[in-house]
Amino acid sequence: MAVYTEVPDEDLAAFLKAYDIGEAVSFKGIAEGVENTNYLLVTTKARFILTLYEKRVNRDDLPFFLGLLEHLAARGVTCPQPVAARDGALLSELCGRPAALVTFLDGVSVRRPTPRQCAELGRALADLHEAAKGFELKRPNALSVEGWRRLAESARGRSDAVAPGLDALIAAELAALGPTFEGLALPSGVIHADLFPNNVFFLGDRLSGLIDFYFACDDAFAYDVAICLNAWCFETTGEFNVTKGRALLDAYHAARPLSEAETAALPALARGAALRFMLTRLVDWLDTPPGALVKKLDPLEYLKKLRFHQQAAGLGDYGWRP
Ligand SMILES: Nc1ncnc2c1ncn2[C@@H]1O[C@H](COP(=O)(O)OP(=O)(O)O)[C@@H](O)[C@H]1O
Ligand SMILES: N[C@@H](CCOP(=O)(O)O)C(=O)O
Repeated sequence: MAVYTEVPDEDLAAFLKAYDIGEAVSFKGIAEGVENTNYLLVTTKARFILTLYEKRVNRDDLPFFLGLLEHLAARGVTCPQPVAARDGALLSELCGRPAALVTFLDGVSVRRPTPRQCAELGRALADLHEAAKGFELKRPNALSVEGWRRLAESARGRSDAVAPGLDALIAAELAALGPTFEGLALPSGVIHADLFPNNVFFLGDRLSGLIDFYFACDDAFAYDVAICLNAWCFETTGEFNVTKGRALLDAYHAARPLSEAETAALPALARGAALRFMLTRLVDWLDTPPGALVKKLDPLEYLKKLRFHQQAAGLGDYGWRP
């Protein structure tokens, strides 16, 4: 459930007066999603997504996110396009929240991606990295090592209740991975940073669009690849699927060749990416009050992935060679 803010009819009507998008035909809250409130708005002209940005999105970051969508769409990436109000503004306010309208994308997200779909994703990720080049705004990754340390601190003393020994494991991972990440100098630019299957639409096996750019930031391209390996190539039983991994990496590498340094760093990047998502899920798990209208994501799913990466001796364990 992600409708944190109910929008009364009269507020919607006043909001829509600023736009030239036709008359509202229907307006429904969207249950999926975690961070923001989303509504599907159908008007006499088209379908739109109305997003009200909730507390975890920093208002100062919104020009980066909305500008990035415009930049990418202008370069052929199928992603939502911000809709300007009559006065040209992309960002407005509704029910006391920053709010924006974006175009609706066709397609459905998949729960269990096939190798073919992993390959589509790999190519789309490389295209996204290339298309974002030249985007002039910057946004440091708030969920890199410093962010992990803050999350670990907030969970310290409480995480053993989720899995015995988790506090010590997190401390050891931060000690092992922190300096490695801080010492990496890999090709960087704008990354999506949350391109999970729920944020990618398909029509059959063909990728039809990418959404949810609200973690996008400047970081290493290969880190984005590692995030996707974790999100797309593990089975629900916890095993890494080398066929899916190979499909994703081959397709990415064909469109944007990974350098030797990026390839060598992939296992450590995947381990760091597993730690990052385990930590955000863990803190949400611990801090979300019982009965809150939001789906809590399992931190232990990412603990399993982290353990796989801890034991991997090298790229061979991922079944891939450039
Ligand atoms: N541009 C779009 N076109 C079609 N559906 C969208 C679009 N943006 C969001 N959605 C729908 O809304 C849901 C939640 O959006 P998302 O951006 O993932 O929210 P959150 O940032 O809160 O996690 C998606 O799973 C999808 O069903
Ligand atoms: N992908 C993250 C959670 C973020 O949710 P989203 O709906 O904004 O993609 C995770 O799986 O931990």
